[in-house]
Amino acid sequence: MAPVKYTYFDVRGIGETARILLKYGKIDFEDVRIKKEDWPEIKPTTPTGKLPFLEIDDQIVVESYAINRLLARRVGLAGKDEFEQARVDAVADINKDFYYMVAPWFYAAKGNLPGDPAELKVKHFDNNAATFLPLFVKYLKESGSGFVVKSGVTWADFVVTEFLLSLSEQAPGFLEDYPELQEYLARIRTIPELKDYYATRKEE
Ligand SMILES: N[C@@H](CCC(=O)N[C@@H](CS)C(=O)NCC(=O)O)C(=O)O
Repeated sequence: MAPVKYTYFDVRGIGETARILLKYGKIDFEDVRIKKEDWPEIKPTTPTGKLPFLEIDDQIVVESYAINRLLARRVGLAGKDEFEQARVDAVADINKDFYYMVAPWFYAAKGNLPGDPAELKVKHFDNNAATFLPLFVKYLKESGSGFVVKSGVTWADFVVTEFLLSLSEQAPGFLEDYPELQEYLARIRTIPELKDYYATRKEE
């Protein structure tokens, strides 16, 4: 069987959760990181013209959430029963909604889209942060485990904390009123299987 190969851009972005899952599960893989300047040539050769995609067991898997779910099932981080799995999926989908709501500001702040970041922040970020962040806090409190479901860490925690981290780069201090989320970001880095990875990975 061909070795496992994971292809995404050379950033964390929506592709980082799969890398974290592969590291967590000690699955050997080739971490293919496409440079932005090489993308136009590579794009037509990819399964959907988008990244990421995963080559595993001689199969190709596309779409970040499909990849995350497959890897999470393999490494035991999909939730312990069907109701935990439903909550994991729900939290990941809530995070995706949050991402789409703030995207016009987020990408302007990063310099990837036009527009005045300060103006767009008021319109797209401040109100949505006030709606979505308390939801994450609610799930953390309800589970009592320090993660969004009772049995412990799952792939949803990686999706949420990766995005909170990316937001904190564009809006430093936005978690000031959310100590539970600050602790959540610190906690994820203490998971024994991932401590080394978080300490040494490329942070961009
Ligand atoms: N729904 C897809 C979105 C994939 C996607 O839009 N990927 C972006 C990078 S984050 C991409 O490939 N952009 C390059 C392009 O569209 O040409 C997923 O979650 O995998």
